Amino acid sequence: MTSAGPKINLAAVEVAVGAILKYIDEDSGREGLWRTPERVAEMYGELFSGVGTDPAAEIDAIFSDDVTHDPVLVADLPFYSMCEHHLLPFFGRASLVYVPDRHIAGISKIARALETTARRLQVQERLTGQLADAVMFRVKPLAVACRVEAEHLCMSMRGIQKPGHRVITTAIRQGPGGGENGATPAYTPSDLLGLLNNRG
Ligand SMILES: Nc1nc2c(ncn2[C@@H]2O[C@H](COP(=O)(O)OP(=O)(O)OP(=O)(O)O)[C@@H](O)[C@H]2O)c(=O)[nH]1
Ligand SMILES: [Zn+2]
Repeated sequence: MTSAGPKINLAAVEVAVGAILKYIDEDSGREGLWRTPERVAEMYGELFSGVGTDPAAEIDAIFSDDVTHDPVLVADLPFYSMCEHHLLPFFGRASLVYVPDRHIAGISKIARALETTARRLQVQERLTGQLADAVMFRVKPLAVACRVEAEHLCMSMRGIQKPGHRVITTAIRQGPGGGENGATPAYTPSDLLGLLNNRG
């Protein structure tokens, strides 16, 4: 397991939040706001703890397995991320399915990779691709597919104001033909997408 500490200058963030408060509140000196810059900086340290961290590095428990060539599905992992356009959350669930070649991943490590890629300024498409890439790079499966379903608060509480909407993104990656040991992939990309769409 790797742990990510804050990679951002929290003291500078605190000063900047203090400045924003002065511009957005007519009584920014009131007691309720005294520690708000400090709280927000601390919160950003948590929300952006994945900055500068490679999601693939989180997948650090990989087990040899020559037998399993059937899909492994990790379904409905909850996540919270931050839209890089509006600094508002988008949140939902991510599911990932992969077809092992010679290795299987520690299941929790896939959730850790998701956490790392979510805890930064993001767009949903990139988050989806980064999770699939992390598994492809570290586990070297025959194929991997990822599905992310999320609501974006920038589309719910402002702007077009469509609360309850769902944005669904997918990413599919295939290993080099046949996999390391020459096994023929028995599952097509559309099979994997079918598993993701019909999970549970
Ligand atoms: N593709 C993609 N777009 C996103 C994501 N998060 C937010 N956006 C979009 O980024 C776009 C930014 O558009 P702009 O016109 O620059 O910003 P805006 O005027 O605030 O746009 P509105 O949200 O339409 O009011 C919007 O269409 C958002 O919905 C994401 O994860 N992926
Ligand atoms: Zn947004």
